Amino acid sequence: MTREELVAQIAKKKSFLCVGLDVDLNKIPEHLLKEEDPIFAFNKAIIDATAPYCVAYKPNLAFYEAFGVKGIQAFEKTVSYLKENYPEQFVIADAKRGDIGNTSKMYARTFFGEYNVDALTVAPYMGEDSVTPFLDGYDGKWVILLALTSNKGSFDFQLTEDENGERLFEKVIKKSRQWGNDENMMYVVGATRGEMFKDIRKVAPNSFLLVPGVGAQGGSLEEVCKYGMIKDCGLLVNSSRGIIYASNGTDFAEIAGQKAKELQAEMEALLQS
Ligand SMILES: O=c1ccn([C@@H]2O[C@H](COP(=O)(O)O)[C@@H](O)[C@H]2O)c(=O)[nH]1
Repeated sequence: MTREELVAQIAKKKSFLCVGLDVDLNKIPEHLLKEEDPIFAFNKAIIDATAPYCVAYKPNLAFYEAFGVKGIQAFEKTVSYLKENYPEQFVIADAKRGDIGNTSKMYARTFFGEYNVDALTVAPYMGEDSVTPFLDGYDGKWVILLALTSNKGSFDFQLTEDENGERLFEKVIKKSRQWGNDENMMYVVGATRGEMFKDIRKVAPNSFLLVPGVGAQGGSLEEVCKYGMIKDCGLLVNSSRGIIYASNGTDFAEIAGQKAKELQAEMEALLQS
C-alpha cells in the first residue's frame, strides 16, 4: 500500500487507529476454545467488529509462534482473511526481525512474499545491510524501524547520549533515512512519553510513526497528537489489549467494536483540531 492510499483511508475513516491482534488463549472467551481454530475465530470476530473504525491491524508474531504450527496457520489465515475481506486495511506483522543481509532477505521473502503483509517491524541494531533487504524489490511494502520504544528498557540504550548530546534513537532515525524514505519506512515510537514526539519530529519531520502504548500501557493519545501529528496525520496509533480484551464474555466482539469506535471518535476530533 502506498502512503497516498494509507492517507486516503485515514481521511475516509477519520481514524488512524491500528488494532493489535495479540491473541492469548488464556484471555479469550472460554466458548471459543471449542472452535477448531480458536485464535482465528477470535480474530475474525474482532476484525468484523472493529474494521469500520480502524485503518490497520497489527498481529504480533510472538502470540502466534507461541503455538507452533497451529499458531502460524492462524496468523496466515488472519492475514488472508484481511486481504480478501478488507483489502483497504494496512496489515503490519509485528515481528521485529533483522539479521545479516543473507538472512534478512529470507525474512523479507517470508513476510512480504509468502504472507503478503504491508509492513514489518524491523530492529535496527545490525545496521544497513540488515535493513535494506526488506526495502529492495518490495514496492508498496514498508519497513517499520524500532526507534524509541514504549517500554522502560528504552532508557538502557535508545535514550543514552553520545559526547555531542545526540541520543541513540536520533542517530538511528538520521542514519536510516539514507536507506529508505517517507514512502517505504516508518518508525516505532511509543506513546508512553508523548512530549518526546517533539524531538522525533525534528529528525523525522515527514515520516509516518507507528505508535504503540495507548490503552493498557497508559500512553496519552492527546499528547501524541499534540507533538507528533503532521499535515497528512503521519500517525498510526495502536491499541491491542485495551480493545480486544475489553470483555471476555460472549459479547467480546461487540465490546471491542465499541472500544474501537470510542478511540475513532477521539481521533476524529483530534484530526479536526
Ligand atoms: O515499543 C513498542 C513496540 C511494540 N509494542 C507492541 O505493541 C503492542 C502493544 O500492545 P498493548 O496491549 O496495546 O499494550 C504489543 O504487541 C507490543 O509488543 C509495544 O508495546 N511497544
